[in-house]
Amino acid sequence: METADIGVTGLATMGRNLARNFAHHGYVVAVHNRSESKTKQLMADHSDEGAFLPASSMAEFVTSLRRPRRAIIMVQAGPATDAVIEELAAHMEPGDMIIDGGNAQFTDTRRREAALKERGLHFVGTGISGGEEGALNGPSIMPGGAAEAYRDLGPMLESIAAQVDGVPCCVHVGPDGAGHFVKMVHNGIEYSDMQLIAEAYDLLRQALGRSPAELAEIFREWNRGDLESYLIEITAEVLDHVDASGQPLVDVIVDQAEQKGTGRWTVTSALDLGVPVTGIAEAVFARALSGHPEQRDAARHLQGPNGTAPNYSLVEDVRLALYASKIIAYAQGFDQITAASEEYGWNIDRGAMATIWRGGCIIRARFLDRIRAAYEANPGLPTLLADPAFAEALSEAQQAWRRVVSTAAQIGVPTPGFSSALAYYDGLRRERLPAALIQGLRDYFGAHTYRRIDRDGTFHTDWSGDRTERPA
Ligand SMILES: NC(=O)C1=CN([C@@H]2O[C@H](COP(=O)(O)OP(=O)(O)OC[C@H]3O[C@@H](n4cnc5c(N)ncnc54)[C@H](OP(=O)(O)O)[C@@H]3O)[C@@H](O)[C@H]2O)C=CC1
Ligand SMILES: O=C(CO)[C@H](O)[C@H](O)COP(=O)(O)O
Repeated sequence: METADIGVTGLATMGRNLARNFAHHGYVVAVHNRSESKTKQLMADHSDEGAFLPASSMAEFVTSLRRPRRAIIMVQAGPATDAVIEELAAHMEPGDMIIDGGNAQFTDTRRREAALKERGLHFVGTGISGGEEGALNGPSIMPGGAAEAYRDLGPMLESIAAQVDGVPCCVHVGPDGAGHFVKMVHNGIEYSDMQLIAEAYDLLRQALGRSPAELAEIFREWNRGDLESYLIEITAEVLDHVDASGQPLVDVIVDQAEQKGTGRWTVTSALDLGVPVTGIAEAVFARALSGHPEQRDAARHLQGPNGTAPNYSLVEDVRLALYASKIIAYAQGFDQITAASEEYGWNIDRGAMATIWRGGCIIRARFLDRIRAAYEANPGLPTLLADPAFAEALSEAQQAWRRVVSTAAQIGVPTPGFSSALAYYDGLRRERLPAALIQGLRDYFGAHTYRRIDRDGTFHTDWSGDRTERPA
């Protein structure tokens, strides 16, 4: 019996809802999970929503797929994904396709695709974002893999993806690991976005003594302007929520941010590529700092201000600082995509990435339309900061941004996201950087050489001898 159009194995939060989404769009969907209880639960709760073919074993699952077979894996990244790929591949035939929709490391995806290609199987590493609600009603989908595989699979994915202005939030990102790479950077930006929001909340709460409910109203107001986005919208929801104890939920949640790894992977890859993703790095490290209660206990008594800053314009200043820092975070993320695209030969269309992030995903925002327009106007844009609209926005925000960073420092509220974004902005726009001195020091202690502004070539100064310069 080969009747299912597509199959989903791994029926936890994402897989279950993705399978339902396919079924809602008229596809016959084979469903399977390692522990059969999840398959049974899906059938008990949702079998009336469309055509599902439940399978109790991997062999039965694969057999129920029509050829060429298309099976989506939605399980934990790492060894779990390898185990499921191996089990699936054992039952598949040349020409069949395995789609990994989890948050895999792009290097794993490259390895897996190469290995499966040798067995005649297509492997499509696909980023999927949107959480539970997105998976069900329309996620943002970032498929990598061969263009040939996308020709077959693309129409199905595009039909279940979020749609913005009639355009599906799904496009072929590029070959091999490109899809998972872009999803990784998406998550890195997600970390950065959330860190900036958290800093805005923390600063306004400390400086102005506003309650979570009052701050929720501020975020709601911000969501009507340039900052309009899913994360700002849900920030208002979370801040407004009073739990059963009668306290704002945000006050009873343990203040230690956890992480599954995609933010860390983004930073590690950025280090390898030499791209300064300072906003994402600060966000990852801020989570790490929060997760060391023993150090925080030991440091709690250290001297420093814990003051307020009654200031009528601070709310607007923070809004502008948040927007400016957000531009920096996205600019850095897109720089990383550019660098990887060049390094791995992926030929990623950055405007298309901004387009598919406009809906369905966690970082969806009004702002992404501006990024799409920036790359449309200038496909070779060296940095988003150079786009005239963003340059103007940064210029308008910068005085407020500087006041926010200095106010935060004066009253003792950590704002690594705002501060590092401002430092990046100032670093890029600086006529001369002190990197010249660093080069001089490197040459002094290690004869590492330097280049000159007035002559071609590399040079070394004989620091321990007569201090003359010679070509290196
Ligand atoms: N949750 C989210 O918001 C998002 C998640 N993702 C990614 O999507 C994927 C699925 O996420 P989510 O739905 O949250 O589920 P989880 O990441 O919690 O994974 C649970 C699923 O993995 C299966 N599994 C774990 N180990 C194995 C194994 N060794 N062999 C077979 N199956 C195994 C489980 O099966 P069993 O029931 O038998 O234990 C279960 O179906 C992950 O890669 C995640 O990073 C992507 C976007 C958003
Ligand atoms: O992929 C996602 C959204 O796009 C997940 O929500 C993300 O993995 C959450 O990451 P973390 O647990 O590290 O905060």
